Amino acid sequence: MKKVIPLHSKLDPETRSPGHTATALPTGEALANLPGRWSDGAEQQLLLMQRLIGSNNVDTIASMFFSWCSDLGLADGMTYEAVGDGAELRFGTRRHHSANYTLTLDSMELGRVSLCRRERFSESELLSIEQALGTVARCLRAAIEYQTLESMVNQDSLTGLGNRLSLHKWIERELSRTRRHNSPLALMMIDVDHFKKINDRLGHLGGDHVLRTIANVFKRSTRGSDLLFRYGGDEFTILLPHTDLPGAREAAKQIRANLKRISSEDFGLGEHGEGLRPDVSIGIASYHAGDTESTLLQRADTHLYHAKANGRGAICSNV
Ligand SMILES: Nc1nc2c(ncn2[C@@H]2O[C@H](COP(=O)(O)OP(=O)(O)OP(=O)(O)O)[C@@H](O)[C@H]2O)c(=O)[nH]1
Repeated sequence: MKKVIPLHSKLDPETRSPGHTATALPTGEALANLPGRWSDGAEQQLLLMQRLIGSNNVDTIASMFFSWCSDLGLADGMTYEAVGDGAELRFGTRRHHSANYTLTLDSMELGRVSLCRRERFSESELLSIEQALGTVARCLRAAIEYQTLESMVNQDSLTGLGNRLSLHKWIERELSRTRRHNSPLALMMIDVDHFKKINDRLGHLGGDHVLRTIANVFKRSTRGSDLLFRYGGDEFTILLPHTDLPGAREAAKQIRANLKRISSEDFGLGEHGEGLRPDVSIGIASYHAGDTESTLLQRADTHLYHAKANGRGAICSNV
C-alpha cells in the first residue's frame, strides 16, 4: 500500500520540535556518548553534509541528496519540484511507495521532494530522511539566495537577458575560447529604430512592453548557445560563438523576419497600429586575429551606425 507522508510534513527543524534542532549533528563528548545506532546515523548525515557543502547549485544539491538516499537504500527514485518556475527534476526509477515533503525553512518555500521505493518506508528510515532533509533545506536556501543574487548582478530585470556587466564577462570568456580553438565568433549590436517615438506614443510602460517583446523575439530567433544581452536603453548585443559572418547575417535576417511576424496587438500598439511597428538596425562584427573586447564592440558599433545611416531596418557587417 502506498505510504504517503502528508505535505507540509514536520520538516522544519525549528517547528518540528521547539528548542530541539533535529538535524544538528552531535559533536565531541555528546557524540561519543551516543548509542551506536545514533552514531551510525550521525555518520550518514555527516557524509551528506560533506557532499553538499560548497554547492551553490539547486540541481546539484537535489542530485546529491538523491545519490545519498540511493546509496543507503532509502529511495529508488526522486522528484524535486523547484519553487518559482516549478521546474521538476527526476532521478532514478518510479516506484509504488512514496514519501512526499514540502520543504520550508523560516517561512521560505524551498520546493517539494518526493521519494519513492519498492518497499515500504520504515519509521526509522523516514526519520533519517527527515533529518537529512533538514540539512538539504539549509543548503537549498543558501543556493536559492545565491542564485537570486547572482541573477540580480548579471541579469537585466526588464527583459531577463544578460546585462552589460555579464556581457563584459562573457566576451572575455568567448574571446579566449576563440583564440584557443581558432573557432569563429560573431557579435551583433542591435538598436531599435525610432524607439523614442514608440515611448512618446505608448508611454514608458508601453515602451517597456515593446522592449520585452523584442527581447523575446531575439530569444526565439537564436540558438541555445548564443548569448543575449541588453546593452542599455533600446540597444542589445548578441554574442554568437562558433558562428562566422555569413551565419551571423543569417541569424540577423531571421531576427528581422520574426519581428515582422509579431502582431500589433502583441506589441501593444493599440490605435497607433502598423505606423508604430518597431524594426531594428543591426551591426555585425566577426572576430579577427588580435581582436579585444573593445575592438570587436567598436567594429559592431560602427556597422550599426552605418545601418542607421542607411535608412534603418538594415543589417551591416564587415563584408
Ligand atoms: N520604455 C523604456 N524606454 C527606454 C528605456 N531605456 C531607454 N529608453 C528610451 O529609449 C529611447 C531611445 O531613443 P534614442 O536613443 O533617441 O533613439 P531612437 O528614438 O530609437 O532613434 P534611432 O536609434 O536613431 O532610430 C529614449 O527615449 C529613452 O528614454 C527603458 O528601459 N524603457
